[in-house]
Amino acid sequence: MATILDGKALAEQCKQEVKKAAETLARRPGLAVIIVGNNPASRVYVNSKRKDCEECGFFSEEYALPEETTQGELIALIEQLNQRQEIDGILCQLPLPQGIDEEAVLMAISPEKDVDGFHPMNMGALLVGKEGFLPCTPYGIMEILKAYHIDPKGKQCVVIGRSNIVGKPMALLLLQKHGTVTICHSRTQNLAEICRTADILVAAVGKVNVVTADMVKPGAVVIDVAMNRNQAGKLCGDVDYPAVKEIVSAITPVPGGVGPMTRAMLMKNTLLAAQKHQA
Ligand SMILES: Nc1nc2c(c(=O)[nH]1)N[C@@H](CN(C=O)c1ccc(C(=O)N[C@@H](CCC(=O)O)C(=O)O)cc1)CN2
Repeated sequence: MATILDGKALAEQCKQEVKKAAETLARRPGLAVIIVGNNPASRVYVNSKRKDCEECGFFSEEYALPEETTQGELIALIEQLNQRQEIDGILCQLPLPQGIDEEAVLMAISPEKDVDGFHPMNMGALLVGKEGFLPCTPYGIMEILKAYHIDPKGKQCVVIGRSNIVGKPMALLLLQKHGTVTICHSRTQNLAEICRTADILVAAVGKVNVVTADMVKPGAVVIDVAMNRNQAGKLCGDVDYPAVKEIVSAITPVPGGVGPMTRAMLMKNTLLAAQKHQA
């Protein structure tokens, strides 16, 4: 029977550890969260970030900006937050409304406060194996693997998805742990065949049932990053979970797998930022 990789329980444990460490600091870690527009999912995620900050004993500030906010106004706010001593981390909830250049906005966040790990400085640090903030989703996945003693070393790892915030950093982190990594994407021609080679398969596409049981090697570890709604409106990932869980050794559920760990790693990164700023 497959082990269900319980990201929810692990996230609670991580947050408790973060809270304890935060209590030893002279000043509470501070996180500023910016949301632009009216995306309902983003609103839910931002609310949950505020709750996580409360749980961890952090100070948090929320900036809810209207849909019409210009890129200049948003960057001006970030520049102010970059200067503030009591703000250790700055996060701009994605996606941003059309017309705002996401890259320019992420570049405006000081790399020392980039607790999302999306700034090119932090991405570059990951590429060359230097210290920096890791993007929260791939970071959370690596923590899940570690907690369940799943070692990527020497394993065939397949990542489906090549986004800057999940697929690419995920591949680099698995490589750092000595996995043999293949990245697949929308133009990959023999996806099923490549997936079947995977000892560790990470699906980060954003499409229901992209990974079916015939694409998975028996005994593989399957990590489902996506958050989709099926036809019945139920939250689900990329993986045909009921069928796939019957043949794998371990699998993350959706909900309750990678999502909660993404949140917990944001708290961990904010703690890390505060520790550095107060050193
Ligand atoms: N600036 C950022 N924007 C976005 C990120 C990010 O890491 N930084 N990631 C996603 C959204 N996201 C965090 O922001 C996020 C999404 C979902 C979850 C989560 O815990 N999901 C639950 C289910 C929630 C539900 O019921 O709707 C789960 O999987 O159990 C956490 C974080 C895009 N934007």
